Amino acid sequence: MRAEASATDAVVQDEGSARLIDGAAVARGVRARVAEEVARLKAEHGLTPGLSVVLVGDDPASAVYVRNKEKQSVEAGMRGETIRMPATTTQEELLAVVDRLNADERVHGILVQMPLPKQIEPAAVIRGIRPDKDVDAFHPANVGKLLIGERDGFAPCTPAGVMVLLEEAGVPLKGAEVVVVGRSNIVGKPMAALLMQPGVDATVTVCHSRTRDLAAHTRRADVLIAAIGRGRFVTADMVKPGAVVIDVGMNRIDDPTTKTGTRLVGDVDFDAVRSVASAITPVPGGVGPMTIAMLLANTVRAARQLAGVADAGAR
Ligand SMILES: NC(=O)C1=CN([C@@H]2O[C@H](COP(=O)(O)OP(=O)(O)OC[C@H]3O[C@@H](n4cnc5c(N)ncnc54)[C@H](OP(=O)(O)O)[C@@H]3O)[C@@H](O)[C@H]2O)C=CC1
Ligand SMILES: Nc1nc(=O)c2c([nH]1)NC[C@@H]1CN(c3ccc(C(=O)N[C@@H](CCC(=O)O)C(=O)O)cc3)C=[N+]21
Ligand SMILES: [Mg+2]
Repeated sequence: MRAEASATDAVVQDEGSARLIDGAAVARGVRARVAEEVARLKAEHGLTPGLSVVLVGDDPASAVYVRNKEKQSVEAGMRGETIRMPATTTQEELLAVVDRLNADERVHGILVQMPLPKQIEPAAVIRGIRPDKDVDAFHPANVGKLLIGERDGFAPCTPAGVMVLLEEAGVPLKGAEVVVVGRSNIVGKPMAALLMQPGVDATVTVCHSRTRDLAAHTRRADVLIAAIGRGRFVTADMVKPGAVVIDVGMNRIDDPTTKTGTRLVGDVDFDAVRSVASAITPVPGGVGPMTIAMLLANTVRAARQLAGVADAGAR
């Protein structure tokens, strides 16, 4: 599904500093397209896409994300539900809930919010989700399809959202040097897979905590993608002048000047890097909103595929 916003909507130019890539605006466009498609599926096929999110425990950050997912799925006309389970839930109990959702015809997308309490093995839960309802695209079947270029699987929401942002911002990727910092299964690795796929054709370097002389790599990047999990880790000296910087990081830090006493920062030192880069995503309002928009888009596709309905784009 393509986003609604045009390249000019996606970027905001400011004097003497990088363009802002407005993820919140691009995400609104994607959600508008999702809502149109949901309306079509309801009207023409009596099909209401449904997303079920399972939240185990009471991590406050997870609670915020999960609330946004439910709210935005309902706003797009979908059936959205959140199943809340106590922190003491056993793996067996969680797998039983996943099995019930696997079998429920009204449920097209299943997401089990990470992280899980320590008595539960995340890999076991991910394998328990039907691959054709795995809208997170964490199941090995979807990971494998992504790597071998089979298009009927799902692309993981965060890296897929980054790809849409790069496209909307008009960032050239063919032959470009792209450096991804981070090699997690949910961000860094699938990000690299999407960027190197034929047709996109970026030259991808993946860095991690054992990388020798990280800055030597990041300074070569035309496009730098930070998915590290350390607040303001990427400093101005690590960025090539004119580079495009995508900040996946979401780190809550203490800030006594705010009402809540905390503040969200990315993995990039935004204020300093902004004067070196040509374009940059903010946190919040960058990659985060795209993740949820892509989740909704994946859920609509899951509903279509499970019901055997053709893509409107294919007509
Ligand atoms: N916006 C969104 O929608 C989402 C945002 N996030 C955010 O993105 C960030 C990354 O998430 P995630 O991938 O799950 O995190 P992980 O902790 O799973 O992975 C972090 C990666 O960064 C690497 N790393 C850590 N320290 C350094 C260092 N000093 N130098 C170089 N590399 C380093 C690690 O290397 P190694 O493998 O060697 O340990 C690892 O590969 C977090 O801030 C998270 O909150 C995550 C998911 C969605
Ligand atoms: N199974 C699973 N799938 C996930 O996709 C998943 C997960 N578990 N666990 C946690 C991470 C993180 N994540 C985010 C989603 C939206 C925002 C988001 O909307 N951020 C807003 C701000 C939110 C705020 O203000 O706190 C923004 O950046 O503008 C952030 C982070 C999905 N994750
Ligand atoms: Mg993680």
